[in-house]
Amino acid sequence: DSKPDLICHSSNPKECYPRVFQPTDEFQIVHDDQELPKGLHVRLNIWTGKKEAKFNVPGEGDPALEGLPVDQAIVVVEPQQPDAPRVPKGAPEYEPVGKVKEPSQHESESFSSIMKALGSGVKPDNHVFDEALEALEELSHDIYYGLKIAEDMDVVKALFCLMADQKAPGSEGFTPRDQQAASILASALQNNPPALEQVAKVWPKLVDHKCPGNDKILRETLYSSFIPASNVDPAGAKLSASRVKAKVSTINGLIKGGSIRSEFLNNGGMEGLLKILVPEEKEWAGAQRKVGQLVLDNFLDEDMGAELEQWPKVPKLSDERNKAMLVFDCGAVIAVARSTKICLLHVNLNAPPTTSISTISNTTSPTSLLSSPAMSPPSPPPQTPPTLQIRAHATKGRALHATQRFAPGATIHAFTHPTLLLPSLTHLALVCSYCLRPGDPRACSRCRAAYYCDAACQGAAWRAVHARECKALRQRRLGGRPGAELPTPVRALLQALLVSEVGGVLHGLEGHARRRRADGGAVWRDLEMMGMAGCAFAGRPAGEDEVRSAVELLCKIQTNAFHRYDADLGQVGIFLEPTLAMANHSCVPNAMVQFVGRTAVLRAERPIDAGEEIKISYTDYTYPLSKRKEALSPYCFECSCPRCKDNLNVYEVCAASRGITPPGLGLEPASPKAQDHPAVADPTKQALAKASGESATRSTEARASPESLPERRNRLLSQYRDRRDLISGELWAVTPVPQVLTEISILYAEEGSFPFALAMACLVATKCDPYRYMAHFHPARAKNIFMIAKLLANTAEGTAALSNSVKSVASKANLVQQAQELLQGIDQVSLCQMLLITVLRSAPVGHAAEWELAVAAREILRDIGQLPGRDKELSLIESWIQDPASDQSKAFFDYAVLQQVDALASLGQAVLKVDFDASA
Ligand SMILES: C[S@@+](CC[C@H](N)C(=O)[O-])C[C@H]1O[C@@H](n2cnc3c(N)ncnc32)[C@H](O)[C@@H]1O
Repeated sequence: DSKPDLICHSSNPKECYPRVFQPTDEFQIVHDDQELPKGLHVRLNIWTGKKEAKFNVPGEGDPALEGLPVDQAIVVVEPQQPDAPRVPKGAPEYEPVGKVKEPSQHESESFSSIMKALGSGVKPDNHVFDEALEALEELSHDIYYGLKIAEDMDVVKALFCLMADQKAPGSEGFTPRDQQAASILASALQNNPPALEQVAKVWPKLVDHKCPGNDKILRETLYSSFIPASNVDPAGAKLSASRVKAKVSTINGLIKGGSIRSEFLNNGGMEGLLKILVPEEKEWAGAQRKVGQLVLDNFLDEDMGAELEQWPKVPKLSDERNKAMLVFDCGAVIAVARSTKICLLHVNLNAPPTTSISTISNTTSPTSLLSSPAMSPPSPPPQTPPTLQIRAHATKGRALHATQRFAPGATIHAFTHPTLLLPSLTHLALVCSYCLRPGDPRACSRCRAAYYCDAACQGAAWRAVHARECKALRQRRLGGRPGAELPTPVRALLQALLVSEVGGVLHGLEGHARRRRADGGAVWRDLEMMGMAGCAFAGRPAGEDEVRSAVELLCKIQTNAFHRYDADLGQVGIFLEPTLAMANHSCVPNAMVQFVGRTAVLRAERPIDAGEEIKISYTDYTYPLSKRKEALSPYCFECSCPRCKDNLNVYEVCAASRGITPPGLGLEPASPKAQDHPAVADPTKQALAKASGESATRSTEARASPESLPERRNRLLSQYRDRRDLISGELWAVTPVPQVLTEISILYAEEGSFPFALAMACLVATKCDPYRYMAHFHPARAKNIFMIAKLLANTAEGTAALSNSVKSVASKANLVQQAQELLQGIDQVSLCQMLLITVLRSAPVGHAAEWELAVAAREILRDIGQLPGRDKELSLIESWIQDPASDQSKAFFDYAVLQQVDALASLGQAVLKVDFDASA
């Protein structure tokens, strides 16, 4: 091996490290370019963001986990797997709709002989014909053969005649011929628009045609062939129900064509179909479920392409009357909860013989016919908490409203029972699959696709979902890859397919499937691939119907799940809860969602009045307009909030808002107030904030990774240079300046220049954050304040150490002196203590004990509390804690915190000038 044994990125030999990581019993940092031997215990340190490793000690386990399928084996963090869908094994190669693939020669020959036999009109009463039909059924799934079948009028005629003939002979052991013909036609027509077009062209002639040996026209025989015969024994009922079920599938495909649908509706097709709902024997449940799905897809659910008011011819159900009962003259009753897109079919033979519509309060013991593991009935909607109400909205579907006033920061409701909560693929081995807390979780030894922090989490997860999921994840593979590598949306889909309660809740949510399908493209293709993968893992057939249902579920998951973002770890997982999912979006939200363990806390971000709509932001609202639009595009709406309507910059939004931070609590700047800020008052700066924010944000996105420190410094230098117009215009809060400054602060910390890192963090906390996030308790602000406190805790041991580390930076003599004097004049311990108390005050009420930032803050506070000789300071701090609004407290906070942080922020500006302006 010719590679050197040491890696050195600078001329300082102390900064070199071995090429191959040298493990010990203690965790040590693993550098990005180091080679990591296999078999070590690897973890991500959430505070430093660095990978660390040590020897794996197999016996080092938690006794509480003994006997459980958890092991403590080596967890090697592999480079991030792309979250891209993969084609399941055995799934057909994807062909864009309309593109027809040529078959092989062998297939082609056998196909033409079957077609010839069918087209000749001879239907011999022997098994050769049944075998031929069976072979055709297999080929008809292919888009190529589907079209070929549809193009041959004689074959189409023969198949429809067979389908309509309830007495069609058939050989023993074969599927009845009417059922087989129906299956062939269903496969040929479904999702094959050119084939459907061909059949639509000949349809009027076809239905008026008389089949051989029958004196009735096809229309009559076909539309009566669904009607279940009475007085059949259970075995007979089972057989006839399967035959009818296949025919419903054919009709479902056929009536997607507008002219065929009209003909079907005008000539009694629906009446025949509804009679399928009459039999009460359980054998009919499958066929009845298909009718329900057909009604929903074709006539009631706009998302599935339905045109309302075609059938039944009743006015569009208004939102107030979104629960309605459709009563048909066959005596069937379909209770439709449109708002939740749920269709319960309920057969009521005593209902009045009319087609009418009425609002339902409650159907008496409805028989839910949509229940199967795949299509489970919705579990009763969770009780809407008393502080919230779900109302219909004129343009947004449903909306969440407050039933009482809420002050900024107040908890509106804590959602403790998510329907879905799972880690993202990239964080699978880094967080607990049940509570999503970071740490050192252990793998489920059966599937190795779930990780838990302890036995309690593992047990709870097992009961909730993992018992059903574990087997599927263990047994199946996708393109040779195990369940542990399933992309996050597929994993969520799998839970929805395997756990009926999850599927049931999802059915009631918005998914924009129709719109997404119409938009098509790579996004839709990905969804279809993921749908297929979900079906494959759930052990379901990946037929058209199943994949379509799966894709609908995926759409609902994507529209309603929250990405659980952790400031240290990034996108740790997803969270879905149906009431919380009713919250609509605004880029000037009045509420926000904060995650603590398995709980999502909905908090007021601004004052909320009783009755007011609760709006949260689905994206980072401080981003420029084009980025927000891009992030919101999957939700299929145009945001019309004031920030979007007038393309306001962060300062303008701030200036137009009521102040919400009482004095003595946040690091709000004394001046300029937002109203007087140049980005509000000066049209040139206003325009600069918009234009430069847009272009600069785009240029920040391209990043080479992994980077060494010198590479990172160079990148940041160039990014800083690119947005000097914003910085020299004092537009500190305009994205991406805050992001670049935060990165510079981290760079200094990693270079060992803690005072400069501290100065940068103070610059962000005072010049950026208060204008970006008006609420002083916003988690992004709390996180940055915590960073300042942490840096102070690192440096507060003695100013001598500080000045040494400043000196070690470079030859910035004046700056070093300035930093030294400044830091010596600051009571760093009190400043650190007060900032940590500010962090604790930002915690969501009732959840401070578990909120990670509060836990970490309390730990440092405990250490500070043990420092001797601070009686005077402690008594002042105590008074400030008790009554932050008193004049004495305000003055103390102003002096001990605001002035010191401001001075450090000014040092930050000076550091930038010397270190970045000069080199830039
Ligand atoms: C998470 S759901 C919110 C609940 C939804 N309104 C419903 O009735 O199911 C997200 C969907 O709500 C709608 N929505 C949310 N915010 C909106 C807004 N500001 N304007 C219009 N539609 C909005 C969009 O259809 C979006 O895809």
